[in-house]
Amino acid sequence: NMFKKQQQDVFEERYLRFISVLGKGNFGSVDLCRYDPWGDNTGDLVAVKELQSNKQTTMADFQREIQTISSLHCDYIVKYKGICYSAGRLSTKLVMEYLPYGSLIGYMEKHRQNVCTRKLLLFASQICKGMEYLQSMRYVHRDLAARNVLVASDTLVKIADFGLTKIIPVDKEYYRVTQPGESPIFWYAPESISELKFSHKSDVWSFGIVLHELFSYCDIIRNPKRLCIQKIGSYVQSPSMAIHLLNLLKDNWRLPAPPQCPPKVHNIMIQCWEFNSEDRPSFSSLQDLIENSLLDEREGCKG
Ligand SMILES: CCS(=O)(=O)N1CC(CC#N)(n2cc(-c3nc(Nc4ccc(C(=O)OC(C)(C)C)cc4)nc4[nH]ccc34)cn2)C1
Repeated sequence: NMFKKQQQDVFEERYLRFISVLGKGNFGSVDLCRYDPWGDNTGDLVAVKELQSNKQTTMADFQREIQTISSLHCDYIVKYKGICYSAGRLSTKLVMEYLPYGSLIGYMEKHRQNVCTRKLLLFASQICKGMEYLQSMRYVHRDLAARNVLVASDTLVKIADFGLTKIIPVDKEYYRVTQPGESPIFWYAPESISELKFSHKSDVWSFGIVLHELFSYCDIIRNPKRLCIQKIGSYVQSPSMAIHLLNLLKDNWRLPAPPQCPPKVHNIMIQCWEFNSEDRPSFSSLQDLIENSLLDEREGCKG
């Protein structure tokens, strides 16, 4: 409606004051800025994503990413604030809410001591709710991983980074990409590795990997990529790495349960990692499975 349109703010580049770099990726980077029109440091802190390379494809992809995030309104998805047309550079900048606690990985490293099982399950259920909402909008995220989950507070996490997100066509159940690109294959479902097919059920597979990351406290030595490469052998080079991983998955190898992971939670991961996509749970039934595991966790949280 009209009011909603008004929310679509345009930020003037001259008032956007760079503070520091929050994150970097292949084509983009996210900066911490203060939007300070009064020039007295009373303006808001915002997270600003901008393109590094102004290649045609990435520009079109970035416009699609802005279109995607601006259409999402959910407590468990990082909020869109507006755009900034940078006069000098051709490109547009994406302005989002700044989440002070940073990435889930950094948060786990710092606060591991006072994150108990109940809190891990709380974070898991919030990510699941965000994915349920994304599915209701016919979006597939395609890059669900702990590195793309941000922490808003000690009790709230949000899904971020919709750079690879695609809309599933109305007449189909999946989205097929043309070129593999920088594929994070260790978070990919088998059908995504072998046929570049992406669906809500391939996002469910990735959710299972995020569950493994959560219950490994995002520990670098238990990182999915590291565990898979340990299994396959570090001498294997990238293109055939996918084939090796696919054959392992066909032989029913899966990531080992993280240390001290409750059996019920490991069981949820295993269900997300069913080889056939239709055998995997939906995000709504995952919600119930997680709630059910929460009931088992009597022990209170310190943090
Ligand atoms: C894909 C390439 S990418 O370049 O586009 N890119 C990387 C990406 C991965 C994801 N998601 N990313 C998003 C943010 C981000 N960070 C934040 N807050 C913080 C707050 C504190 C800290 C922090 O302490 O960091 C140090 C380095 C440890 C000091 C970091 C981030 N608020 C945000 N709001 C919207 C986005 C966003 C950062 N990296 C998306």
